Amino acid sequence: MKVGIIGGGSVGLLSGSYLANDHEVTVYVRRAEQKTMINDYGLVLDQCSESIRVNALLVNEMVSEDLLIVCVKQQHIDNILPIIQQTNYHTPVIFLQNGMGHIDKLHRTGQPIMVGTVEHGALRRDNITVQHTGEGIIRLAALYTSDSPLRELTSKLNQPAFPFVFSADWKQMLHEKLLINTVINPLTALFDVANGQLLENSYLQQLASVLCREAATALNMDFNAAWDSVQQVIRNTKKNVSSMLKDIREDRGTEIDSITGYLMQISTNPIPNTEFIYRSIKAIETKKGLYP
Ligand SMILES: NC(=O)C1=CN([C@@H]2O[C@H](COP(=O)(O)OP(=O)(O)OC[C@H]3O[C@@H](n4cnc5c(N)ncnc54)[C@H](OP(=O)(O)O)[C@@H]3O)[C@@H](O)[C@H]2O)C=CC1
Ligand SMILES: CC(C)(CO)C(=O)C(=O)O
Repeated sequence: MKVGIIGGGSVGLLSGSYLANDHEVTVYVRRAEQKTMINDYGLVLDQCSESIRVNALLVNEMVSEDLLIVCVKQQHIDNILPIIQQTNYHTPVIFLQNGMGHIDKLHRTGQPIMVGTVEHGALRRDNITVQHTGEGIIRLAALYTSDSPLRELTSKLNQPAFPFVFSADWKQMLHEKLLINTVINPLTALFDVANGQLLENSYLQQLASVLCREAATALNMDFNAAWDSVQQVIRNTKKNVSSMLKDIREDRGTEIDSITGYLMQISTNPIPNTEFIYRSIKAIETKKGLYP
């Protein structure tokens, strides 16, 4: 398949590196410098000695693709949607963002849409190099559309070294990931720690457990099962710098509104610790001058 990946960041470069094994990959970027480097040198996946040949184009140079995979952050989705709307009406589009902020916007696109959750850890080192910091899977589910062609698409993407799995229920899939992100992302960002510290430091573990309980209540999930899965992800990604901590370290806005903010919107019970954490991240963003 001709696969277009929009966004040459951590998840975009990681996905491009693996999908290039079986598909003709083009990475759509917004900086001419990154386009030139990818076309000249290919992608470098930390554990491989040879570079991986893929094409790169600027996002406004989009050509016809069999599939588009959107790997920008929540805060950049609004810039990408008009570009997608101009592409072939039949081209399926996969959105891989954490959080739920994008969901209500996606009905505006006419194409068949899938949403996905990334359970890998990925860290872009430079314009062409990405480190696979935690091995996981990508789950995909169809949104507002019939399942079967997209189920087949998922199996075309699947490969042993980089698995894709189809989920029947997009909301449950996103909510399960949301719960994990409401616990891990803001705490690691506030305390400037790698994911593993949330179990190694007993005070952080208590905070994580309290946030997990509030999120499980808000999302109608069983606390024990939720806490087990949060701990499992922390162990699997213990050396990972969460995407929210990366944003804070690099003085960029975070995805807090689409993650914790969304949970506060839908919760019918008070979730005071979650609200405290939300305001704490907003306070850091404000201190850094990220709002006008
Ligand atoms: N990294 C991880 O381990 C994980 C990430 N995720 C989720 O995946 C999503 C992507 O995260 P991640 O890859 O880490 O983010 P990054 O910040 O590493 O990458 C985002 C990329 O989007 C590019 N971009 C932004 N706007 C545009 C635009 N208009 N046109 C083209 N490209 C654009 C940025 O370009 P530029 O380089 O020029 O800034 C950047 O390369 C997020 O929702 C995140 O929460 C989920 C699980 C794990
Ligand atoms: C699973 C986790 C927490 C891995 O770091 C993630 O999704 C992120 O960093 O955004």
